[in-house]
Amino acid sequence: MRSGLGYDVHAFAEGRKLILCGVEIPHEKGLLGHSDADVALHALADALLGAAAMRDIGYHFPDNDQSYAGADSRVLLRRVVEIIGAERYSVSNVDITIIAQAPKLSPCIEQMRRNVAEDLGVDIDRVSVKATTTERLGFTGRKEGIAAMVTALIVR
Ligand SMILES: Nc1ccn([C@@H]2O[C@H](COP(=O)(O)O)[C@@H](O)[C@H]2O)c(=O)n1
Ligand SMILES: C[C@@]1(CO)OP(=O)(O)OP(=O)(O)OC[C@H]1O
Repeated sequence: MRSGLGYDVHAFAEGRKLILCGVEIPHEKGLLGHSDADVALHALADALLGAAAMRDIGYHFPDNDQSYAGADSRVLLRRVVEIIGAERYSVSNVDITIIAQAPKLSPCIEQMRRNVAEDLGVDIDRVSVKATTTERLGFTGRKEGIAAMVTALIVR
């Protein structure tokens, strides 16, 4: 059994969609990125790769590669599951924390869990998705962006 930790941040920008764990969330701004900027799935991908000691998301999907421009991060996550699967690792459980002052994410949490469970190929009870504000403190508190932190356990 091996554990991994992932962390990612993306800035808010006008004219972008807000996509978290594959759910498009109505909001006045979205997140900026080379891909769809799904900060939660990027942190999850890094946690899985970290657990397997197989580098990170930017190593496998470089942000100067045009083939990933606007990429659906669910496709990247599924690819990460294949990458660690090639080393005979499978996912035991994941715990995702999304750090956002706004919007309110609780109505979307169950759909996020369903998406992640489907992409990881695990039962939904192995997927936790949580949200927290930072009580208006720091860059997340000023609504400049969203951060995500993920722990993952993988088994061989
Ligand atoms: N973007 C967010 C942030 C938080 N929540 C939910 O609100 C609860 C209270 O937030 P605190 O920052 O005061 O811990 C939190 O436990 C979440 O359930 C949310 O839905 N969306
Ligand atoms: C996902 C990738 C690839 O499109 O780009 P971004 O969407 O910019 O995301 P980031 O978390 O900065 O890094 C990983 C990438 O290389």
